[in-house]
Amino acid sequence: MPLNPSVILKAVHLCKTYAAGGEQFHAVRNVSLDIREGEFTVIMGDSGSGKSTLLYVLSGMDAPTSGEIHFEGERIDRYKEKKMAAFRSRKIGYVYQSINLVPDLTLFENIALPGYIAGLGKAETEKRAAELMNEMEISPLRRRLPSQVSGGQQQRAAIARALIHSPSLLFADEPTGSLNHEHGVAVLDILTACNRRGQSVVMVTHDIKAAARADRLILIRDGRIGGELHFGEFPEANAAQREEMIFAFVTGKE
Ligand SMILES: Nc1ncnc2c1ncn2[C@@H]1O[C@H](COP(=O)(O)OP(=O)(O)OP(=O)(O)O)[C@@H](O)[C@H]1O
Repeated sequence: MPLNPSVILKAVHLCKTYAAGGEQFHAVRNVSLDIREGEFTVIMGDSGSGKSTLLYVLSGMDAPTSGEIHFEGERIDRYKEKKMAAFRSRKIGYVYQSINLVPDLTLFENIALPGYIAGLGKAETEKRAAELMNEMEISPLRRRLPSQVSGGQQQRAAIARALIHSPSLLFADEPTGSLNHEHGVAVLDILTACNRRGQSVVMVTHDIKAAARADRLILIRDGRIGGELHFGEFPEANAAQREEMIFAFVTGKE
């Protein structure tokens, strides 16, 4: 399929149906969307509306039930498991809602691991891991296990892990959900900096202030796209006005 060159990820009529307890549940229903290079997209919606499922499917972590996913013009939803794993390890970064660091590895080892998997080599992986720990201000914690650091420090390590192979597309599922205000702002600053360096970011959030940093907001309702806001259409809006706009859009209240 010919693509507009600025589209990095294209989803066409995506559906994801779970089978649980003898019943089917349609978590993602006929979602079509484009993610453009260098764009910061946020996904909002009620709890259970299908945001995490959509992120899993878009990122290749889980297979859609039907529909197509194209990455840089190549159809990836038909990849076999091994090819998909190799694709993800090179192109995609993923910050999990539940952080998901490996409990028996130090922070440094957790961050370095995907670098080795992506084939960066030992010297490059260790250099990148040290740089990222420095950027995330967790260098003194390099030998600690995840259980020996705070939630905010774990989350920053999880972001460093997602960035080690310099993915062109970073997914983050409620990366500030479990953090206090200060740590949450620090994590958002890091994601914003990644985006300014050219990485495309797709972030699920419930936080209006976090959403106000994006270029574009996609609202998910019952597994479908319920609407979109493009902040580029409101260049004069300051942060407070954006937040008001998002509140009105998400809640349907003026
Ligand atoms: N493995 C699964 N098997 C069956 N149903 C599932 C499974 N995973 C998710 N669901 C259901 O799919 C729906 C969407 O879940 P999902 O986690 O994508 O929602 P969400 O919008 O990310 O929610 P939250 O904001 O609470 O994290 C929910 O009703 C959930 O119960």
